[in-house]
Amino acid sequence: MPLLGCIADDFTGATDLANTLVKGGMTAVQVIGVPKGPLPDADAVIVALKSRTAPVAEAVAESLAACDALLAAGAKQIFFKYCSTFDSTDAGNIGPVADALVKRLDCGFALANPAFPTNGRTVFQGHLFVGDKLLNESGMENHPLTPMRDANLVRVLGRQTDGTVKLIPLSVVEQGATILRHTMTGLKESGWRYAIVDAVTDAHLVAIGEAAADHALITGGSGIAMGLPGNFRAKGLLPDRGEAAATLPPMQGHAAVVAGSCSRATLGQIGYARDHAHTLELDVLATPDAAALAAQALDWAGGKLGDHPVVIAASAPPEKVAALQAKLGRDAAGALVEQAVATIAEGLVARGVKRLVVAGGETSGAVVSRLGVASLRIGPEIDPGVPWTYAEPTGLHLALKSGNFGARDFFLKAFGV
Ligand SMILES: Nc1ncnc2c1ncn2[C@@H]1O[C@H](COP(=O)(O)OP(=O)(O)O)[C@@H](O)[C@H]1O
Ligand SMILES: O=C(O)[C@H](O)C(=O)COP(=O)(O)O
Repeated sequence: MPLLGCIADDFTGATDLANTLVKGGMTAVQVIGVPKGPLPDADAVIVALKSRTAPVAEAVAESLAACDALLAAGAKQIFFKYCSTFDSTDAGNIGPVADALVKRLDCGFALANPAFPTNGRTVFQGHLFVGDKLLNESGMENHPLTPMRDANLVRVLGRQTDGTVKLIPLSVVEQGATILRHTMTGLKESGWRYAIVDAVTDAHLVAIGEAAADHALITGGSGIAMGLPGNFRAKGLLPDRGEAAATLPPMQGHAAVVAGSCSRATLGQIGYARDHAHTLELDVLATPDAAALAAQALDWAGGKLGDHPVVIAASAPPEKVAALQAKLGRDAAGALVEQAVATIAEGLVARGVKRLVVAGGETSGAVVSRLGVASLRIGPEIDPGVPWTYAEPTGLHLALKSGNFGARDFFLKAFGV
């Protein structure tokens, strides 16, 4: 029976959250899509949806179905996981999904915090920073699907919900869990629906998590989950397991990387790979056809597959992304590339690839769905927020890398080369 039931709006974010919970001593399993049957036996079950950029009604319906399945399995707390850079359009989906969950859980209030200081995501005076840049100057303003052009999260969430959004500033967070708990209770009793809570260190996140121990719903990035395992231990519900990362089966088979993320970190990792591995960068603008792109890539990969990873990227800098979107439209351009990368991944697996890194959240959704993966066991962390996972019964080891996570040498480091 899961203690914590999680609903993630993309697949990389789901593994990111699962990684945090496992490092905190919870066993965790990631389930792909709205659960149809019994849930796996784990302290935390993370339902990975591809809802971040789906139509609002679809995102809400899938999230509610996931919530109902988690509650039916006995989950004592629900966690709605979205991006550490609050990836969303002004139409949604963070606000509408959170509103629907607040209503379904009849809890009236939820905190919202995307901070992940280890990866440079901090919130101060309600403004989201990536490193030393405001969100809208970090490169996320150029995201192909969810360009983030406002760093003020009170304003951003306020545009997405019919509820009210209040800031809990760092001056309150610094006073610790007890004051925080009373502050949030006061806001709820005063009719506020959400609080964007400042956090610039892990200690802040742990205190916020402790203060929310009895909240029916918590919303945020993986960082705000850091304190949750301790809550369950304090209640005597979670034995002390140390870090509960699953020991995954030994890795075998050919190694490959497929990339659909256009985030700055991924573009840098592709640049590093050019000098250290067989790397193919597809020109999607020249060949705006998913099947043709996949054929190009699989012909190229032919005799190159082995222990050293090959890297196949559809990713492009903002101006090239904009050109394809002008030609096809934003959604069609995104879908075309996601399908091309999914077909490439499917072809690589058919050619003996059993160790696969996928760069990009939406991209991972397309790939994992195409490979028919139903659930993922969470293994050891490669870089902050990115663990290896194991997809039974396919025998695949997968690392679903958030676009902006990972060191510059991540594509080689993941395979120990
Ligand atoms: N060359 C390109 N032109 C237009 N869109 C692209 C291109 N390459 C990738 N994309 C799309 O950009 C989006 C990247 O989103 P995602 O995979 O979630 O990456 P991230 O993790 O960086 O957010 C996907 O929809 C992908 O298909
Ligand atoms: O950044 C995060 O919190 C998550 O890892 C995530 O949601 C990343 O999404 P992306 O689409 O892979 O950037």
